[in-house]
Amino acid sequence: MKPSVILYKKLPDDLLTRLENHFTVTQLDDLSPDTLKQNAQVFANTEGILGSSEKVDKAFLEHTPKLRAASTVSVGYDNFDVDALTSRGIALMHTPTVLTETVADTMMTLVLATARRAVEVAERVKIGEWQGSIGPDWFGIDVHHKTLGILGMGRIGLALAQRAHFGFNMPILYNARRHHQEAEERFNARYCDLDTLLAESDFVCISLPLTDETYHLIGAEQLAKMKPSAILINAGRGPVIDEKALIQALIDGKIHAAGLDVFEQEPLPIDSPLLSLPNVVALPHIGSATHETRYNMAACAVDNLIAALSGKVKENCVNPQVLK
Ligand SMILES: NC(=O)C1=CN([C@@H]2O[C@H](COP(=O)(O)OP(=O)(O)OC[C@H]3O[C@@H](n4cnc5c(N)ncnc54)[C@H](OP(=O)(O)O)[C@@H]3O)[C@@H](O)[C@H]2O)C=CC1
Ligand SMILES: O=CC(=O)O
Repeated sequence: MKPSVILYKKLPDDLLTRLENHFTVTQLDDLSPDTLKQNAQVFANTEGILGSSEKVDKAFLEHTPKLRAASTVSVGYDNFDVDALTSRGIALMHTPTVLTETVADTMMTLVLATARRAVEVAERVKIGEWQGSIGPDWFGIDVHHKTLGILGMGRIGLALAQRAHFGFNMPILYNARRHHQEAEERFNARYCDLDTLLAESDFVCISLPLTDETYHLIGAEQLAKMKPSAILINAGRGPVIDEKALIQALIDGKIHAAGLDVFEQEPLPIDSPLLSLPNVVALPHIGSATHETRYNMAACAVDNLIAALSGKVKENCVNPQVLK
């Protein structure tokens, strides 16, 4: 008999077929308490789950006594209680690498859009304000040759450094838990502590995961250390920044602008003060959202679940200790 798995994300037809070749698949909308209640027997029998964004914690795991693998269609896994999964021997699979270049493109989009005010001035054109030669009130600031600080020199940080170094001649500063020789050798990146990075960067770009250590890493104190002309970019996770402090810093002119793909609450509430600030570019968490990359992520997640449930994992396991 094929193992039972729960799918809580829509998949392209060919990938659904691939999954169904290996498993008995139940498609559900989400992992909410209501869904759990209405499908108690399905959760009780499931050996695998595949989807994204939903919270998987101890309370959830109580409903899934046979669960052996969870496969998320994302690289970030802050919505999973990894310790709880590990103590139950459940493998957590994720999709690094396939999305790296696309997310770095998104970060560079935010750098350019905020510096050149692309969204703001395009809106002005649309409402008919372009009536003659433009003056300084339409101008932006240069990106090329400015200093780019990267918080989190992992896969995405490295891909961003490559773009900034080769494409825009930008000196690179970075902070991570350890030194990254590849970044230093290929992109001449300089390791520095957080305070130095904040003080010296023209663009502070966050590609950090959300963890206990990175929660509100950037608050009022850190924003005050940035140059008033500096721009803050976040494509890691919203709660890495204290959003209230960021809003205040933008209102007070403590920093110049912000380009944000992630927020403390998603979707961003329509009454968020961020939406009325002209110096904010707010994207709806589109870091990896291209047709090609989202397909590749879904394919990777399907292959990850097949590998995990057949005992053939080679890569992409967050807690490989459960495989031994
Ligand atoms: N906006 C979007 O759509 C997307 C957002 N993301 C987010 O980007 C994150 C990064 O992805 P990826 O680059 O693949 O991950 P990696 O694991 O490759 O890189 C993470 C980096 O963060 C650093 N880091 C972790 N904790 C700390 C800390 N406490 N202090 C300083 N540095 C720290 C790591 O340091 P070290 O190298 O020293 O270990 C590493 O350099 C994801 O976890 C996810 O949250 C990812 C994809 C899409
Ligand atoms: O935010 C997206 C991810 O893949 O992580």
